[in-house]
Amino acid sequence: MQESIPVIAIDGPSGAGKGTVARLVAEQLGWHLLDSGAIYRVLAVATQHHQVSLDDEEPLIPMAAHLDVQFKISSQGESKVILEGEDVTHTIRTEEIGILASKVAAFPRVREALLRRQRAFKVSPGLVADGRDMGTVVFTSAPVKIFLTASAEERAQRRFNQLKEKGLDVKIGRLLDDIRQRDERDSNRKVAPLVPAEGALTIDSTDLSIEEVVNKILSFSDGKLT
Ligand SMILES: Nc1ncnc2c1ncn2[C@@H]1O[C@H](COP(=O)(O)OP(=O)(O)O)[C@@H](O)[C@H]1O
Ligand SMILES: Nc1ccn([C@@H]2O[C@H](COP(=O)(O)OP(=O)(O)O)[C@@H](O)[C@H]2O)c(=O)n1
Repeated sequence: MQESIPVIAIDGPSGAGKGTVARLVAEQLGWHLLDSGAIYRVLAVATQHHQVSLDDEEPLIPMAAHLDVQFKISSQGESKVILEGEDVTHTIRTEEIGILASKVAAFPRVREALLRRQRAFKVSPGLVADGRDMGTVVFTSAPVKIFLTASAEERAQRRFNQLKEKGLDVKIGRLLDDIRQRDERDSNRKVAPLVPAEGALTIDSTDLSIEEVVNKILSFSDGKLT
């Protein structure tokens, strides 16, 4: 029966607005939400906690398979990310962890070890999943596939505003370099590269508001969800 549960897959590069619009679409539909990037980010933090080097895939596989991560909603309605009992909600959102995550994510057997955990998020009445390979690998039968992008400059500016709001000391030039570096690594890796899924609607949000992107996704989904 799990097969019939609908999925809206939203893939795209860093800072395109995936997490933001995925959350709003899930709220609008009353569906579950998967922020797959958060799983890779938590794994990156776990490698730091356990001083595991990223040079060798081998030790990362059991870490990925047995990652003790919980996604919770606090009593104030805030989403929390817990790694081995520790609240890492803010720790995982730095650009440094984003870069580490993209290094961890390049290992094929690490990705394999995280597949089952991601697919377990597909629960009735439906799932909105954001990441890099939601439509191409994890949920290939998703009836709705979106590829959300924006210019690198716009994405760096958005990430800059976002991190500044969190009180982090960031430089726009460094962020633009980091974003270009991650784009390169995510798009050119052998396994699950960041590419638009077949049949995906590509949305360039460079000059679109969050609301306009959400409305485009909902109207595109209307025609695809029986
Ligand atoms: N269309 C948009 N226009 C302006 N800002 C946006 C837009 N979409 C998202 N943002 C903002 O950009 C920042 C990055 O969005 P986020 O959802 O984290 O991107 P991603 O998940 O693709 O990395 C957030 O602060 C978000 O509010
Ligand atoms: N489904 C996914 C999600 C993230 N990732 C990796 O994890 C990193 C962080 O993902 P993220 O979605 O949190 O990053 P942002 O797009 O929010 O900057 C990405 O740069 C990818 O390298 C992946 O490989 N596959």
